[in-house]
Amino acid sequence: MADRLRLGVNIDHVATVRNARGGTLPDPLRAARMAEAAGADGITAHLREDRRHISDADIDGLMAALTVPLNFEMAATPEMQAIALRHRPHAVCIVPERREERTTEGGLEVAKDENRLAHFIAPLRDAGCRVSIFIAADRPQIEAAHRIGAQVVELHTGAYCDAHAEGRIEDRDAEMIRIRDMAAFAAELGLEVHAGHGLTYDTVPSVAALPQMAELNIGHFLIGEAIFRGLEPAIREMRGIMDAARTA
Ligand SMILES: CC(=O)[C@@H](O)[C@H](O)COP(=O)(O)O
Ligand SMILES: NCC(=O)COP(=O)(O)O
Repeated sequence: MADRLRLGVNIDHVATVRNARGGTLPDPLRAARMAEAAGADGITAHLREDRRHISDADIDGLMAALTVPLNFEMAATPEMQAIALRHRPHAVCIVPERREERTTEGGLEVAKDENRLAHFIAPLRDAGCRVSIFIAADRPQIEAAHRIGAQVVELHTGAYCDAHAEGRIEDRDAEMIRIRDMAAFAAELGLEVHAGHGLTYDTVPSVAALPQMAELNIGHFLIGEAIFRGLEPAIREMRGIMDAARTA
């Protein structure tokens, strides 16, 4: 069993609301501080190439003000690599990106782009960033992530959460089995195992209960829930559900 299961709170969608009007409100940095106060172990922010939510200035502000580690999500582009090397965040998570997508629809195809990605992440590792690769729970992708020298894999939980939301119970359970088996396989290879995307109070227990899981990154649901009950209570409840799943 990994030590305490960490909760990374993704604040992207505070910036989505801000950007709907332009200006400075609501402030993602204020959300990050509240998340810290509510017990988040880290903050996750995805600087998309199209800057649809998080901005460069948000990353500057987070790096200057956070007391917990920043997990900087980015595409494998030279522009993003330069930004990461300038800031040297605690963690860099390499994610696939397509301009026309509404959200991160799949995992990175590491196996198809192994040589380029190995060279891409080497300077990030040398700069002291923990490099994580956001992938589907798929054996060839995990093997490729290991070969290129990533320290962490983050397993995409989107298909599992979508199946749950749509009542496709067999699909959901099949996805959960894939995540369970691939978390164990990744850990056997010596990779640290994280998971995220689309997690909610209902879907988090099965993922949190996996003994190899070291960190969950959760954003969209928490920011939505905060509209109704405030960010700190929403995060504290998630923390409580994760802890309960871990000890059950
Ligand atoms: C990589 C991932 O699953 C999330 O961080 C996600 O990218 C959040 O940003 P979007 O909602 O813009 O996809
Ligand atoms: N890497 C996943 C993440 O940071 C949060 O995803 P979501 O909860 O916003 O879908």
